[in-house]
Amino acid sequence: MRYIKEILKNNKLWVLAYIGLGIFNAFMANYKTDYFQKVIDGLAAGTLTFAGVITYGLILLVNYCMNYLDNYPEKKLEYGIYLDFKLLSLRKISTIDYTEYQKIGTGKLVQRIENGSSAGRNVVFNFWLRLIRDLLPTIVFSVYFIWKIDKIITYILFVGYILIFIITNILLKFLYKIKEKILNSEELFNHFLVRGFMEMLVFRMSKQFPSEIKKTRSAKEDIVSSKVKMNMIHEAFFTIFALLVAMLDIGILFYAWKTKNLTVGSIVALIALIENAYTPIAIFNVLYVQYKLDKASYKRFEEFLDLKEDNQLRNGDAIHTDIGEISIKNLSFQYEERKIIDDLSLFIKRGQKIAFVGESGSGKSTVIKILLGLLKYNQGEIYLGDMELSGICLNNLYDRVSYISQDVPVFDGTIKENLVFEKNVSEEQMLDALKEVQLSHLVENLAEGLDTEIGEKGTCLSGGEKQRLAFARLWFENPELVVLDEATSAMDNLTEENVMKSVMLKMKDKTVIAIAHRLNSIAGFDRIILFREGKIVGQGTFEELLHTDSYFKELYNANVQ
Ligand SMILES: Nc1ncnc2c1ncn2[C@@H]1O[C@H](COP(=O)(O)OP(=O)(O)OP(=O)(O)O)[C@@H](O)[C@H]1O
Repeated sequence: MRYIKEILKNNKLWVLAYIGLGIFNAFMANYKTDYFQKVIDGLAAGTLTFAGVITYGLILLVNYCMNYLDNYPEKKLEYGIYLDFKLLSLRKISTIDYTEYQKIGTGKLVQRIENGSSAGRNVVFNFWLRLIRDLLPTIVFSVYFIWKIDKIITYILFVGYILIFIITNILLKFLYKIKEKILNSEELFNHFLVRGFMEMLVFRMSKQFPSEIKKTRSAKEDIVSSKVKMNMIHEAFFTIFALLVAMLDIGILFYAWKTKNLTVGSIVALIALIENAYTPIAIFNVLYVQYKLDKASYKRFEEFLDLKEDNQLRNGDAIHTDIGEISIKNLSFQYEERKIIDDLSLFIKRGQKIAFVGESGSGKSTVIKILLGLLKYNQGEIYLGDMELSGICLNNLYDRVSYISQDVPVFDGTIKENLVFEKNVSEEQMLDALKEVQLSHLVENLAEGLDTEIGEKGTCLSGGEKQRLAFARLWFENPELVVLDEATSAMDNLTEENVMKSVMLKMKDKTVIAIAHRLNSIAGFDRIILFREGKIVGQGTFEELLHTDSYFKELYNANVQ
């Protein structure tokens, strides 16, 4: 409920206006019907005056005008609340704990956010706000006006209410089960859909698309049949209510005929007021059922919003030292039961160029992620300058670190955005930076130049071009530590050599840590650290290791073959 409260608080004024207008309109709707009774009875008795007709006209005018005005806060809140929930999810991703983030599947998450945002909107807007501003006032005012006309009919009305609640609760039990099934099937459906879109080549080349489509179709069948079932149960509510109201209408006619107690105006008003009294109950029941079902979707969304945060992002000490000097002492790390880093110690001097080398899965990226504060360690110590990493505010750290990741290091945006994000930089400077990473030709040949969109995951660029674009960012940052996680893996040898030469010159005073599988690219580094099964098993310069370390020689020979 904390997120709902937050969204309501952010829209406080519109919420109050919407509730106020709703209560006023509910009163006017019933007052209009009550006044209509007086007009008809006045007409029958010959006592109707000109002023009475004009007053009735004015009541109608105010009623319709206010109903029209009601649309403004209604739509503002309806659309706004839905999108506010979606915004919450982006805010969540910006602060989520990295290990939690690793567990999230994009397809399922997108569906969960979609379902959760519309469910959250329904809970707030379609249920609570409608109940407070619309249904409850309409029921209260119509019951009041019915009570004024005839008390016995009011008692019968209440018996009807109880009957409806009993029926609703029986039907709800069926609906819960169906809704749970729909949510699971929808998440599954989206999971297949998104992985098909994102990994098109994997599925095409392995000829798995027919089986993927079959599984997606089966999820679709489940969703459709469950949704149809749910809709039929929902519609049954309205049919039951319509029958009940019809029975009451007949009852009133029968009662009026038998007792001769009611005037024509009263009969007309009663029939309209009963409609007013029951329609909100009918709507309430449907909304209540929907509310309960929406809460199930919303709960899943809230589970995502409640995932662990990385509190270190905003909290911790501000950095007062150069972080280029790094000291790791007896560091261990494990994923659940599995030890990945085992009692690792390492000292890096400021300005040194260090390469992490070792077989796949030996823990190189894990150490990098720990150094960047993404993964949290609880054994050992890491000092950046004289500050312990676990006490540092990470947003402060990220001002001093440049990181090029192993996965696609670019995002869906223009070349310019990928280069400088939102910084104000002249075109000339950007072109110069692109030249340094051998990318000038790319921009020169594009009609839109720096404003060219590179597509999701940079699909319009080659693997090596994406990496070079990420490298060019370094020309607009002023880091004390540069971390490169297999950042040149997709480049050809010659391009890699030239780009690394440029980068090393630019970063000559900075500490650089690079993970590399292609050993030639790090031949000029100050020190190479050899990783095996989460431990450091050797270190030295390229030449030293080549002559003294059999594991390094093995890696090197495999490289040059
Ligand atoms: N989220 C995770 N949950 C569990 N285990 C993980 C997770 N991420 C990585 N691992 C495991 O941790 C080990 C070390 O992975 P890491 O990415 O550090 O290796 P690496 O040396 O960088 O490998 P590569 O050179 O292939 O990138 C691997 O065995 C990997 O399976």
